[in-house]
Amino acid sequence: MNNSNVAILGAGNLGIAIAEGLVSNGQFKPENVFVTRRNTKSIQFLKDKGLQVTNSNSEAVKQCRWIMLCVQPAQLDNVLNDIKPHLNLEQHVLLSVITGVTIDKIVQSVGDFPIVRSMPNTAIAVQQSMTCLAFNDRASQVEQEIVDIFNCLGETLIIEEELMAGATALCSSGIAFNMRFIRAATQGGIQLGLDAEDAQKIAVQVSKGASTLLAVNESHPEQEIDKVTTPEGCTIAGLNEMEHQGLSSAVIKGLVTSFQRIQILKEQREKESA
Ligand SMILES: NC(=O)C1=CN([C@@H]2O[C@H](COP(=O)(O)OP(=O)(O)OC[C@H]3O[C@@H](n4cnc5c(N)ncnc54)[C@H](OP(=O)(O)O)[C@@H]3O)[C@@H](O)[C@H]2O)C=CC1
Ligand SMILES: O=C(O)[C@@H]1CCC=N1
Repeated sequence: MNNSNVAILGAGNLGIAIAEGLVSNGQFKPENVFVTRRNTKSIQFLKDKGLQVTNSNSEAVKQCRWIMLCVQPAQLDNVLNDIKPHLNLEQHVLLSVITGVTIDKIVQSVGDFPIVRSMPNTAIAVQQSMTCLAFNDRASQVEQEIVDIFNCLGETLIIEEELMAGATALCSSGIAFNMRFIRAATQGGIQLGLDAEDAQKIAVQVSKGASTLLAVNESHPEQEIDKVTTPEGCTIAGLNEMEHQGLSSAVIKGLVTSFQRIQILKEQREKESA
């Protein structure tokens, strides 16, 4: 076992994004990153980049200190059963990205290990994730190490575990919500005469610019909006029409629905496993 090794159990959409993020910023050497899934053919490209690819969760766990659980919620019990006999307290720290699965639930399955709930998003592949973190008591000794890892992959925020469902909707699903806004803006731009490629280029840079203004100026969105809305001008006309059509309301309702869905799925799974 090497203290620098990390295992990503379940290299699907998010697991691959995490693996790519860890390697491409130089934080982990490719050979220190172990990725697993049952169908390893589809992650052959990671092997070509020098990562360790295997379909054996237990083999990966034996080699690694950091164990990232990246399977879908319904697949978690199988993975925990696979790895439980190979876990030991001196060696392993578990990090779960799994939606709606509490630290307590993982402790019930494998015992009282250092466990971190982490909620990143797919922008982790390009070191632009927002990652929300919650730690159990045993994981408090490794808190700084974990924060350092995720800080290299974007921004981090430590939150109460109870807030994880809200954070999932805002931070992880949020990538998809933002993408849909960019796509809609692109389609609008095309209707106004720009070609598709130019329209998307503009929409992407505008989103980046808006985010950067808020991050750099630490300002409120309405302060920045006031600077754009010339009296009687085109911006306020467009903005008010978007609000008449329910823009803010649609976003808030979407986030609440996403949050409620997390609760529903969690309750269903708990009923099934009771
Ligand atoms: N996608 C996202 O943006 C985010 C996802 N999450 C959470 O991350 C988790 C993964 O999501 P996502 O990446 O989208 O899901 P995917 O289905 O894309 O990835 C899950 C992967 O796990 C693999 N897998 C399933 N069973 C096993 C097993 N027994 N051993 C090893 N690997 C296995 C699957 O591959 P195979 O079938 O080949 O084994 C699959 O590639 C979920 O719990 C989700 O809630 C959290 C935040 C953001
Ligand atoms: O949609 C989902 O359930 C997962 C969790 C957050 C992002 N994707």
